[in-house]
Amino acid sequence: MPSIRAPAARKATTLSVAVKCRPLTDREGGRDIVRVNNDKVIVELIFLLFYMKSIGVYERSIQSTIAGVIQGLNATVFAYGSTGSGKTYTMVGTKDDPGLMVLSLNTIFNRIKNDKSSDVFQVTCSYLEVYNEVIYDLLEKSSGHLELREDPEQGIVVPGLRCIKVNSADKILELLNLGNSRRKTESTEVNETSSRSHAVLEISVTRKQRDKYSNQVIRGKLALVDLAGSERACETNSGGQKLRDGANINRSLLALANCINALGKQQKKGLAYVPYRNSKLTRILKDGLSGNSQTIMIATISPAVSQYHHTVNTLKYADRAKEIKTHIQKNIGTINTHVSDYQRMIDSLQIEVSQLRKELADKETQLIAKPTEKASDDELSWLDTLSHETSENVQERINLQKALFEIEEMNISNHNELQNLDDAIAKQQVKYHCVLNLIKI
Ligand SMILES: Nc1ncnc2c1ncn2[C@@H]1O[C@H](COP(=O)(O)OP(=O)(O)OP(=O)(O)O)[C@@H](O)[C@H]1O
Repeated sequence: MPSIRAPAARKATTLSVAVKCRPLTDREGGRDIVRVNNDKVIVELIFLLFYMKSIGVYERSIQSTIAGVIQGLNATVFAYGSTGSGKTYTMVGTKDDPGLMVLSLNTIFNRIKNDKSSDVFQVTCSYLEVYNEVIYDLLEKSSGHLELREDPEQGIVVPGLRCIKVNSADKILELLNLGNSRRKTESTEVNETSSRSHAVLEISVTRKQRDKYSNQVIRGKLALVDLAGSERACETNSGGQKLRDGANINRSLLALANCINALGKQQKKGLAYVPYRNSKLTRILKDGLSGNSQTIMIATISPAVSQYHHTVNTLKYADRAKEIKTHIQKNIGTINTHVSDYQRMIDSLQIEVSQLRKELADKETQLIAKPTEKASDDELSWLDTLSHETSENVQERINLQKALFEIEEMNISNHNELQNLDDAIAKQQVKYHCVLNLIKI
């Protein structure tokens, strides 16, 4: 398994938010309360925000970010909105109107296909759902409960989650459809096929240089998240298990909303505690909300009068979310080279060395075998002169060294002699003073 560590250089970026308004459904009828005016959303003229037409959401907000995934960047795209506002439609879509998951996968595989480098790509995919605070593997027929673990290098990981190697967008779409058929959905008063779980499709793209001695690996991750819808019990007209599901969905969405609030405050007022640990959903989205990820939130809204409060609420969160900052950095690392790889490298280097030795020996034999040739003669006489000059040089250095030693010895003996003379003068001076004193007396 390659160990991928992101390098130090990080770039701060803000969470991008796009608003997608679905058309009125037959069931809703009535008045359409959302207007779009110069890229601003106007809900009955009281709330302003920016807007993306559904057809342009992908091209304008997502495509360029997805392209970064094959360059080693992480990206997260999640749809946020009330039940029936069009999250699943936006993320999964239909055959005629493909959703963001499908469009993103096509972009990734097209980019890989058109890549001009000789790098080797590997794409893997996993698909999980969080239902009632329990994680299930949607690519496993009968998945057990899975746990979340925080890895210092890889961030949040789900041990035991299937990660399938894929080599075409079609293969992932097949897996996506399989996973969606296993997803928990229910018919509620608001939505006939309401998702009861949060689903996370994760695509991982690893690219490795083809060079045999290089072990550099780049890995980008794309997380596509389809959240379950927030709802009011009175609206969904549900009871029993449905009511419990709804309560759990609301709890995790509330945890998400609290994280968005805290992160928004953090940007404006400095440090604030972000309660990621309050739900599995927020733990999974932690990197997307504040870590190493370019994140895009698609706020889905309904234009129906009956959904007025939900629409305003979603737009308020979208407005706060656009303040959130993340820090992106390329995931470049090295493969932990296996001992056998080193052995192979050593073997090939040894072959290279013995070939070079052989070539050198051949050259030497040629030189000895053709002493009369002028070029060789010149070369040999030049070598002779060089070696003569070198030995003369060495001899001169030895002589100089000897002379230096002799001078140093002479210096020491001179110094000693000087010391003795000083002592003698001092003694004579004492004697002289004594004699002088005696004469005076
Ligand atoms: N852009 C659109 N064009 C046409 N129909 C749409 C569009 N968006 C959503 N719908 C329709 O609206 C209904 C609700 O959409 P969807 O199931 O995607 O909502 P949701 O937000 O995922 O709901 P929940 O949270 O309950 O799962 C569906 O019948 C869907 O086909």
